Amino acid sequence: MNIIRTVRSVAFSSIPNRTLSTTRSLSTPSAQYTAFEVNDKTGIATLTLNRPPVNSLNLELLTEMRNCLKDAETNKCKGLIITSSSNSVFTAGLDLLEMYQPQDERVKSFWTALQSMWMELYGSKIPTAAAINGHAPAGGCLIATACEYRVMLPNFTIGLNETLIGIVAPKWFVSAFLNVVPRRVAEQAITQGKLFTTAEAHHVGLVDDVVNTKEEAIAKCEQFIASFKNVNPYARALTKQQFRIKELQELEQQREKDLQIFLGLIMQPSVQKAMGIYLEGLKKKSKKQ
Ligand SMILES: CCCCCCCCCCC/C=C/C(=O)SCCNC(=O)CCNC(=O)[C@H](O)C(C)(C)COP(=O)(O)OP(=O)(O)OC[C@H]1O[C@@H](n2cnc3c(N)ncnc32)[C@H](O)[C@@H]1OP(=O)(O)O
Repeated sequence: MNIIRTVRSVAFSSIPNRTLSTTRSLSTPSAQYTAFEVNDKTGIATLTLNRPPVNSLNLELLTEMRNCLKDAETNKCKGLIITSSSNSVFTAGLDLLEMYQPQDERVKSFWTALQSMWMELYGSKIPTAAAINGHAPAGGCLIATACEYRVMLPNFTIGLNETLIGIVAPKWFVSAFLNVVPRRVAEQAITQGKLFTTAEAHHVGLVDDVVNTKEEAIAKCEQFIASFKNVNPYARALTKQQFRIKELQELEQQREKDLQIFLGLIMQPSVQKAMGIYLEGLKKKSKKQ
């Protein structure tokens, strides 16, 4: 696998136009699981999730993601694309090992980091797009639906499958999903824990476009971001905020309560048991392959 390096605090306005290399990526010692590059010409940032084998979202990855999102906004990037370094998984969602038999302080930090990352992404002032180049269950779907645009490669799956694991998708997971699919479809799918195939997701509007390669997916995201080129960024950001402020304020005001509800649910013996069985199933399947 290519070693992907990470850029931090690169002011887009300070990046000179270069003809040979069009992306800038510098390394910082603290970034382990993400690559963050800014295209010099377009000003678009790409955040690549890079935590093999399945980009499961642990505390460190979530923290890095949030830092990259903040950097993209601070540096006035023209937009942000999220994708994965894997050929088959966008992200497998939350790292189940963070929630299974967890340590008290770590699991609190983990959930708090998820809340922060989501608020940063959902409330980002700049255009956001997901190039979904692999499976995107649960937390993967959460990231995709927090973006303004989604394009997906064929023959993968996406959805909120929490009920199949014996856990519950919190309200803010559901509200972002509801932004993109009709209520009836959402209720049925989320209660069933349905994972949509790419074709099904496109049919119900969970993804906007389907393309065959990662390169095409990135190009589609770039087109989406470029569609705002004649729009005042400040007016755009305020307009976007009007659509999203309710969910953001709700979570902001209820962060502690949301954390306590999360802890209360996952610490239930029956939930721990169900998670253990699910993890065991994943491991057995992985050994067979
Ligand atoms: C009233 C309101 C109350 C609200 C209270 C809140 C309650 C809690 C809410 C929690 C919300 C949860 C969100 C989530 O995101 S949970 C995670 C859901 N994810 C999944 O179900 C996906 C599971 N993974 C898969 O299906 C496959 O791995 C996948 C299709 C993604 C890829 O398949 P592939 O064949 O490529 O890879 P393997 O299955 O062989 O996996 C390789 C190894 O990775 C391990 N793995 C996979 N997924 C996870 C994961 N999510 N977390 C941790 N580990 C994972 C897998 O076990 C393999 O490990 P080994 O190599 O060690 O065997």
